[in-house]
Amino acid sequence: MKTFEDLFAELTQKAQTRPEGSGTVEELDAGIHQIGKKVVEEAAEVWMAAEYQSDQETAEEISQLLYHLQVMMIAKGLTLDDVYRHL
Ligand SMILES: N=c1c2ncn([C@@H]3O[C@H](COP(=O)(O)OP(=O)(O)OP(=O)(O)O)[C@@H](O)[C@H]3O)c2ncn1[C@@H]1O[C@H](COP(=O)(O)O)[C@@H](O)[C@H]1O
Repeated sequence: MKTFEDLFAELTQKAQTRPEGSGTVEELDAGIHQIGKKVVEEAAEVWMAAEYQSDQETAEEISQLLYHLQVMMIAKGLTLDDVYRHL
């Protein structure tokens, strides 16, 4: 099973190698403003799923929010340690 750290390593590599068809590369190219909109959209979907949908659907929305947060971290050049030191 993929962990938060595994995904971050995978996305970091995608950003460096820029493979064809990568949604991550596309989202990074769209810029901070568009990534921010995805973060907010997914956060709202987490909230709605938690109130009105199943635990499984909520978990899926949370995974998507974590993905978009990682894309934002990479777009800003932030590392896992930059975030972890605030936990
Ligand atoms: N974990 C994710 C992941 N979670 C969410 N998403 C993206 O976030 C979107 C959220 O899905 P929704 O159904 O909420 O969105 P939607 O509104 O229907 O989608 P859009 O029309 O906004 O694209 C999806 O369309 C994906 O583009 C993800 N995209 C990629 N990954 C993983 O990231 C890695 C790299 O992916 P690529 O860069 O695409 O190779 C792979 O391991 C993927 O599994």
